[in-house]
Amino acid sequence: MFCREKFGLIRFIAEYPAWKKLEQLYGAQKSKLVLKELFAQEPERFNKFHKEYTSPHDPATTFLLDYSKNLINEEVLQTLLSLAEEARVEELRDAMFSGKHINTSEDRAVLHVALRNFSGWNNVQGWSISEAGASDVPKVLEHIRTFSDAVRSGTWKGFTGKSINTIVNIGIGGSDLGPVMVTEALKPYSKRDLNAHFVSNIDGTHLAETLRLCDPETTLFIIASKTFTTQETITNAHSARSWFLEHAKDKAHVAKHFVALSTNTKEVTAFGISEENMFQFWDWVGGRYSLWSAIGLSIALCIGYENFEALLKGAHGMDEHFKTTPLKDNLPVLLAVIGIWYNDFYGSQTHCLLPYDQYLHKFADYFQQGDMESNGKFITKGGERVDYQTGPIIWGAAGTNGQHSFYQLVHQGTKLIPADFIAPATTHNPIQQSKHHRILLSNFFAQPEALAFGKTEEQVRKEVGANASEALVKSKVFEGNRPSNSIMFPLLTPATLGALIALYEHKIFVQGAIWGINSYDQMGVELGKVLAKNILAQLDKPEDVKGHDSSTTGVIHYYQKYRKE
Ligand SMILES: O=P(O)(O)OC[C@H]1O[C@@H](O)[C@@H](O)[C@@H](O)[C@@H]1O
Repeated sequence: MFCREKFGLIRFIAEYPAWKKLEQLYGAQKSKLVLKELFAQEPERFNKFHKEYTSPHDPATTFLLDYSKNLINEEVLQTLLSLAEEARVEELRDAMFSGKHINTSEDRAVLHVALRNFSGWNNVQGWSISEAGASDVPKVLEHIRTFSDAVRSGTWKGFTGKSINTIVNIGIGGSDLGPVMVTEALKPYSKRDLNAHFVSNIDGTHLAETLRLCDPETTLFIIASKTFTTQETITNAHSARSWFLEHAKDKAHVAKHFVALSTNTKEVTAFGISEENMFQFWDWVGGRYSLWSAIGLSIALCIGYENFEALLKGAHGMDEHFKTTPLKDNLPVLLAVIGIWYNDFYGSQTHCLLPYDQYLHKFADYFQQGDMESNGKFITKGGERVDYQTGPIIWGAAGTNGQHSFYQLVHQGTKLIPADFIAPATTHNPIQQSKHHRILLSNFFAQPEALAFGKTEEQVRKEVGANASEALVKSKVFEGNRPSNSIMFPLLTPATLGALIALYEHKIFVQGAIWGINSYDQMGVELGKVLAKNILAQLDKPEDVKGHDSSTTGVIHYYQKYRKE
């Protein structure tokens, strides 16, 4: 079993010399870390604090990371990088890549990187992986290829001999959010005559409204669940099967219309899906890191296997970058340590993801799970209660919509909200000779500038004239000094998206490693599940409602007044 102590790591973060130094730097330099002044002192600051990434495998997979609009100077950044070094991020990273059981509470390896390791399936960067199933990754990819080709080409037929024109992925959490986000992001690559729906919520409305759009003769249901025991997914799957059988009548037809993506062969076959219609993955693939596995079947169906593979290869390039690049040039590491600076020293509670690309409108939702389920933890791997902040609240929306809703608070609110602005230089939809895209990008460039440099009282006075009230003048001031990263790439392709997702995955890894927490379990989702199960059994009669506080009892009793079958 891997444990933090084995690596000689200290138990309390404040014992790291770099942490102590960062506290001092924050105290001594905070007032000097003013973006307007930093850029004035050093007009070429961009040159110092930006990087261009190019995939080691494909020169077309490239992006710019500009981190110059952060409240850092060289000394702060150097100390943040020393923190990563002292926390032995590189050793922990190598432990992950080599299949060590870094998910200590569940005693599991964390090997989503092995799912996209086109450089050698049993071997990630020279580390040999013996974990069960790792050598089967190509077999499952081949299964995904043949099946998605058959469905897309129309050779896979439904029970009346018609081809499939609709797929419904039934899954939740990691078995939903990745496929939803990626199929939305890569819509330009999708087969437009194949409708894709995603049902996640146990709320019957989700399934009912989706089934209204489906024809049982031409619909394929993909039951996506790592454990195949998740209440929402299994309930939705059973209801979908009942709906299907109302039309198809014969249970034998289920084989043509239901496939499963799971690690649990026993439960899948008990549901009535044969092993040949099951796409396998393994317990070393975390749910929120599983879109690269069989969970990505709906992605391959929508965009075709070749594009799915390009997505994986894009991620693999970023894995290599993360694995081999020195900390100071390592993009996930840079994003991670700068995030720690705000989270742990400035006291920022949140981090905002702002893609200026409609296709990425689910990006923030996806990383809400990716980041918050990974790093939303108050216990270290060693079992101590942390006395520092861990994972930030992740939120965001696609630009420019956010500008017309919550940006007011980002610009003039009382909270410091670090943000990542993300945009493609060119669009898949260059309507009006890319006029829309130029307007979109002008906003993508303007917002970080406005956040960083603001507008002074003096500037406001000049604009509003001498007769304006003091209150009006003050309300128009933008203090500025609000930090952001900008990420820009030529076009949103499968490979670029793969690289971007892996960038954030590894950022999350690095932050978790520094905070000393286990980023790969999710104990915090369990308590509610257990209580709900208990309450479900008490819902029929008021006299059954027992063992709760008066608030919970009162609300359940209110429900029972209106309850209907
Ligand atoms: O894929 P299954 O097993 O249905 O899990 C779906 C989701 O369940 C939740 O409770 C979380 O634990 C997620 O990490 C997971 O992705």
